[in-house]
Amino acid sequence: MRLGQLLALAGYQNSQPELDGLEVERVITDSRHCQAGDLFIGMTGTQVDGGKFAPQAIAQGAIAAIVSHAALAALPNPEKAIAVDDVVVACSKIATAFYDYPAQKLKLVGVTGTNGKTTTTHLIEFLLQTQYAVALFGTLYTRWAGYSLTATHTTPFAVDLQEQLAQAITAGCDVGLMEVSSHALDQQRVLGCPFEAAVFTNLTQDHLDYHKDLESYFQAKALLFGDNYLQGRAIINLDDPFGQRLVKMLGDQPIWSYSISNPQADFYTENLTYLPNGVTATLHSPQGSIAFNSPLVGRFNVENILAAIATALHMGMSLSEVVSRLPEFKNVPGRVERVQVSDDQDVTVVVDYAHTPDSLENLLEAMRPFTQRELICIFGCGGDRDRTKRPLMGGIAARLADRVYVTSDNPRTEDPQSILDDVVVGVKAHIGDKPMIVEGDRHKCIQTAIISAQAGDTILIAGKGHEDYQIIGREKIHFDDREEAQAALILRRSLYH
Ligand SMILES: CC(=O)N[C@H]1[C@@H](OP(=O)(O)OP(=O)(O)OC[C@H]2O[C@@H](n3ccc(=O)[nH]c3=O)[C@H](O)[C@@H]2O)O[C@H](CO)[C@@H](O)[C@@H]1O[C@H](C)C(=O)N[C@@H](C)C(=O)N[C@H](CCC(=O)O)C(=O)O
Ligand SMILES: Nc1ncnc2c1ncn2[C@@H]1O[C@H](COP(=O)(O)OP(=O)(O)OP(=O)(O)O)[C@@H](O)[C@H]1O
Ligand SMILES: N[C@H](CCC[C@H](N)C(=O)O)C(=O)O
Ligand SMILES: [Mg+2]
Repeated sequence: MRLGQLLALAGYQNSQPELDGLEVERVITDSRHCQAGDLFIGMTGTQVDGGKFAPQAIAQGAIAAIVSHAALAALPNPEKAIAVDDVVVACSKIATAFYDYPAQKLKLVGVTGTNGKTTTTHLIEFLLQTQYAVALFGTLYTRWAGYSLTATHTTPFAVDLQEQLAQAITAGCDVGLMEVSSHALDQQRVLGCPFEAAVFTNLTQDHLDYHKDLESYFQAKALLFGDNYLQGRAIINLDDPFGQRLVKMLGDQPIWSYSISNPQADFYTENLTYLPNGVTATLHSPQGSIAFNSPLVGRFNVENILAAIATALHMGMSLSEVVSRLPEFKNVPGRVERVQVSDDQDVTVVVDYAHTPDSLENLLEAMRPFTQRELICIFGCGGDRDRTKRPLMGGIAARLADRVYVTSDNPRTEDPQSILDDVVVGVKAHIGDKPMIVEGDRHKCIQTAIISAQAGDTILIAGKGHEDYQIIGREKIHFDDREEAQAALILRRSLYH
């Protein structure tokens, strides 16, 4: 597409019309990867105004650079640089036009909330698959039938997102199902995406490094339910105080609410029974009442199931069809994933992605009734992320587990010991005379915990779930809790049998 046409479609006037005839081969936001034919967009970031890299991009072959007014003013030679008012918004608008408005050709479903996005989107994907060709965008991957790309972010950046949506259409998909993070909403990554349904799972503390306070975090999440995005139905967790607030904010817009037990919700359960290997309940819904069962464990997964059922019904599926499929959905990688190396294994090992105070609390509570002896918790907190959640998670582990192992979880550029120290403050405040073991080497920590456990113990390894890496400094090394647990279980077997 020619630059002039692209800018006009995106709603911008070209201050350098002599460039209008140039062909745009690609839209790109990182000057370091620029090549001939690229249109470079210098994004204003948290560290730097990317517009300052316009000369580098042009030198590498970019046909032009879209930059902020401030960046333009600072450029020694502004040739081929075009300034716009809000470069982040421009990026989404240009990407949307470049890929020919792909989001408008799909039925889009967005899921937001602090916890449960990945689990809920996987459930929805599974339920919709009998009727639709679904493209899933989330923490684990972008995928559809015959295609899977490991994700770097929960919600792709605007240019990647628009490109992937276009690819999904070419592959024949008719539904786009997306985890929409608060970062993505704040950074306008999903601008140009009209959502047919939007789900709100919950809001609890996380990401305060970025959003500063819970109110701003909520306002970012709430954007998904505003006119810019939601064109259809909001599906909202009525058990969550922020969910209740959102229901009030939306007034008489189409809403389906869900709740574990509140009969005022559109979807709620009765006779809910938690079993070691799943849940059973009666579901009440606008389409009638029906018994259901699922192999997913814990109260929080009942919430995810209710959100997924409501979404599937909104998308035109029947209640009986949805409920008949639920037992087939076994689990999501790295979410309450059991590690079992032999039939006679005498301890239960669970790997989970709980990395927030709320999710760790829910998970420990869900594990307790099915723990024969001690409940052992191994966890840490990520570096370069919300520091205030560290002592909170420490306190929760101390209160709800019988034995706490504090270890490292992606220290990134922080000093690993200082992260451990932050967690330990919270553990110490609540641990009483229960044991606490601090071992920064996650490999050693998992091995020690599994070897020294007693028959009947449940060992919960939280925080990294599906991650197959550990980020230390700026380096990413291979590390997988499931592999570590397996190796330790095999060692345990060889020692004790
Ligand atoms: C807070 C955040 O989202 N930051 C993202 C943002 O970084 P930034 O704003 O600091 O970027 P910057 O370093 O100031 O650079 C500004 C621009 O200049 C460009 N640049 C920079 C250097 C250069 O030589 N040339 C150049 O062109 C960069 O590509 C960038 O577009 O833009 C970068 C690339 O454009 C992202 O890699 C980076 O994601 C960071 C790594 C990140 O970890 N984000 C996480 C927190 C995130 O987005 N998480 C959410 C939610 C997770 C969840 O709970 O599910 C997600 O959606 O994944
Ligand atoms: N509805 C829920 N409410 C609270 N906790 C949940 C819920 N669903 C899952 N969890 C817990 O949170 C962890 C993360 O779940 P999941 O990956 O589905 O959330 P997410 O919102 O996608 O997280 P992320 O923001 O990191 O992408 C799970 O491993 C589980 O312990
Ligand atoms: N989406 C979350 C994932 C956190 C996972 C945890 N293992 C960590 O590194 O803190 C984040 O980037 O904040
Ligand atoms: Mg996720």
